Amino acid sequence: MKIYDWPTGPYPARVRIALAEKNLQSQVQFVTVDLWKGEHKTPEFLAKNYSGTLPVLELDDGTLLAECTAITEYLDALDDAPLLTGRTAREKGMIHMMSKRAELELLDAVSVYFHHATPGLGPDVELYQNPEWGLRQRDKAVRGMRYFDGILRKQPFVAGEFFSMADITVIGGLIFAGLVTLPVPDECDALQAWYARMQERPSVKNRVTMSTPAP
Ligand SMILES: N[C@@H](CCC(=O)N[C@@H](CS(=O)(=O)O)C(=O)NCC(=O)O)C(=O)O
Repeated sequence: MKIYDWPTGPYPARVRIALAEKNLQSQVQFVTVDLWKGEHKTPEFLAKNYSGTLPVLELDDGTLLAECTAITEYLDALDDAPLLTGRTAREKGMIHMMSKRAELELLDAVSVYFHHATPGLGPDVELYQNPEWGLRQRDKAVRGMRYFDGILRKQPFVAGEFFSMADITVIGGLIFAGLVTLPVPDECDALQAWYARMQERPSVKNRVTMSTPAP
């Protein structure tokens, strides 16, 4: 398998964490696509992913899977021992809901802030920016942090009693927040404690780099 990737990207981090949790890293060849040069918006890459985003998983038969959630669900299903996306119908539904909520209320909101209310990937890539919209999304992301803090006051993991894809998505959101210097509010001590605990996982350790410039 190949993964078209940006090594320090928050969304690619989601798939890298999933690969490590499933112990599949050795089966993947990473192909770097340079976001800063706009390589993800070239016709060649758009032919791989209409949305022009990373990561994209390319199977040995040429099948192309984009979208972190889809890629994670595929990887988790490879060995019929789901670890990240749920074993029962209820677990699957809950994990997918909380992962999607983490995208909508946190990760994607931080991404929009980065692309619209900061220089983002630079003027050659950010062809349209709406700073007001970006700032609104920044505020939405902070509300999302407070929401997940409330969830993690009541349960050890984002979707319940065990680690899942939903935790990985929140981790992605906090990685992106760190890269754009959007701090977790001090009063969100449950979210901060959970994040510290997540960073002890071998799959997450060393991924949370505060110094790396935004993707
Ligand atoms: N919904 C997509 C979003 C992926 C995404 O936005 N990826 C970023 C990569 S990174 O910023 O996390 O490194 C990207 O391609 N950004 C480039 C762009 O939006 O122009 C997914 O879940 O895979």
